[in-house]
Amino acid sequence: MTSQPNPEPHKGFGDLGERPWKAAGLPAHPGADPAAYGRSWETLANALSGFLDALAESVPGRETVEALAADLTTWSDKLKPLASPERDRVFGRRTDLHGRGQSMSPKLVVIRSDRDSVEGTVHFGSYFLGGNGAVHGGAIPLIFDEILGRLANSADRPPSRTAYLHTDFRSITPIGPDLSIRAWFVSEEGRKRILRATIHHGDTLCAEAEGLFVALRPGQP
Ligand SMILES: CCCCCCCCCCCC(=O)SCCNC(=O)CCNC(=O)[C@H](O)C(C)(C)COP(=O)(O)OP(=O)(O)OC[C@H]1O[C@@H](n2cnc3c(N)ncnc32)[C@H](O)[C@@H]1OP(=O)(O)O
Repeated sequence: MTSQPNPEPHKGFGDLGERPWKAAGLPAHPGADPAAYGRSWETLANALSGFLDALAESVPGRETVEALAADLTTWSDKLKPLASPERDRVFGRRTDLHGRGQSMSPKLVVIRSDRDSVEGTVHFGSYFLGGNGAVHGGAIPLIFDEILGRLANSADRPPSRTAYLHTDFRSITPIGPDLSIRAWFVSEEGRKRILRATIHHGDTLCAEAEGLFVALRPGQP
């Protein structure tokens, strides 16, 4: 590490969600307030992920496929009139929940975190299957970007974006079991933050990554 230790207490790996808005002087979006939804958004996100896994695993008959498509269309039609600006949305913004209340990337459960590192578990369901029991090679950088990006922007650091994300696939990453995931800062110099991460299945290294995150200038999207 080349950065100086931060004398402020760590505010938690999940504190990223509100800070960009607060820094811009904007009110926190109401959907990110856990009190607004209680556990109902978590239940919805789990149901959505479970649905995608069940769909990926199943071989339904034609009638079931048609009924499912009709049900999904009904729900899309109900939700479309409720569309809101990005900063008011809830999906992926509940940083108090494992998986941020979204279904795009696999659920990350944080077990321990501090200013410069985070450890947890990740579970890839059948939705993330590439083939022959192995996770899709695009889903692995997805979870690396998630954990590295959140760590890169944690603990009162100004927001940054991924400039590069290099992933090495060391052995297959299995669908199904809970896997260990770890991320840590390598260096922090000026606007440039270099971080690394690993995914292990037991003692087996499945994949590792290095990312460069560049702090955004004021007004940079
Ligand atoms: C809300 C709920 C929670 C949400 C929680 C979500 C968690 C996930 C977060 C994921 C974050 C993302 O995926 S973000 C989405 C994916 N990323 C992007 O879309 C970024 C697109 N690229 C850009 O916007 C830009 O290229 C930037 C911001 C990365 C950099 O542009 P810039 O600001 O003009 O800076 P620039 O001068 O080019 O570079 C600054 C320094 O970095 C170096 N540098 C820049 N790019 C590279 C590179 N690829 N490889 C090597 N070095 C590089 C330069 O040489 C320079 O070094 P020196 O000369 O100073 O030494």
